[in-house]
Amino acid sequence: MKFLRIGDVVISHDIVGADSSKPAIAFINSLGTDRRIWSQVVEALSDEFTLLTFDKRGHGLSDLASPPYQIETFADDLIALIEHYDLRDVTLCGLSIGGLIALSTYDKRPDLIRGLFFADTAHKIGTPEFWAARIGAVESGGIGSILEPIMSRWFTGPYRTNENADYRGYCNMLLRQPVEGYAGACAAIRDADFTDVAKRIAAPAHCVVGAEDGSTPPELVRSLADLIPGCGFEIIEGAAHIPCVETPELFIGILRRFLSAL
Ligand SMILES: O=C(O)CCC(=O)CC(=O)O
Repeated sequence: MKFLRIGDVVISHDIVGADSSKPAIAFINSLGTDRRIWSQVVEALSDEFTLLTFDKRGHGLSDLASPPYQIETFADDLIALIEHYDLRDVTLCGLSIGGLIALSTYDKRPDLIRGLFFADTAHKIGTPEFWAARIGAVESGGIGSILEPIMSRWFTGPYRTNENADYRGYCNMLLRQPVEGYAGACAAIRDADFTDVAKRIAAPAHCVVGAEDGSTPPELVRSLADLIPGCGFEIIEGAAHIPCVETPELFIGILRRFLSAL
């Protein structure tokens, strides 16, 4: 576990398998999660790749800083981490809001990027009304008030049982998320539209989505893939919004295939 001060904000992160001869991948989290969602992916890939994970400001062990945020600010944090570790030709793997951050990072610094792997995300997610309702719900009722509906979008029914210790752990992850950081990231998603950036991508790109994703459904993710020249698209059966947790083998298999073709 590592911490980097970027300006006056401390960002929690980790770099695993660091070796300049190995290709680098930076993983970018979804809303209300921290970098531990990548643990199975990192374990599988650390012999072959240099792997950067980090907690967005307002999430995990990173500083809250001053929400509401902008996607561009999260991208600046990621660029600072990439530069700090002198990573080159990085593949960005962004989940949901992490995909918006990947698009912004590419827009700012295409020279740093080798490939873009988008999971359960889009160029534009939700409507201003949707995000206003979500922000209002957490500000008035706390994170616990949205736990059940969110979990039903993150994970499939068979995964969401009290007997599944992993499921309970991910409920705890969301419940421990600070409201201010969560609402601040909702505002960033509300204000984001990366349609034009997606159309201009010149790097290899691939989109995946869980078949049962209720947050960014397959047809929405497909619309992102359709915007990006030459972008691949695959649906992961047996997963919802967070396939890197629920179906890690399938997720890792697709990511590996994408990386090996770069
Ligand atoms: O997961 C994200 O980063 C944003 C999309 C969303 O609405 C996820 C959720 O339902 O919590």
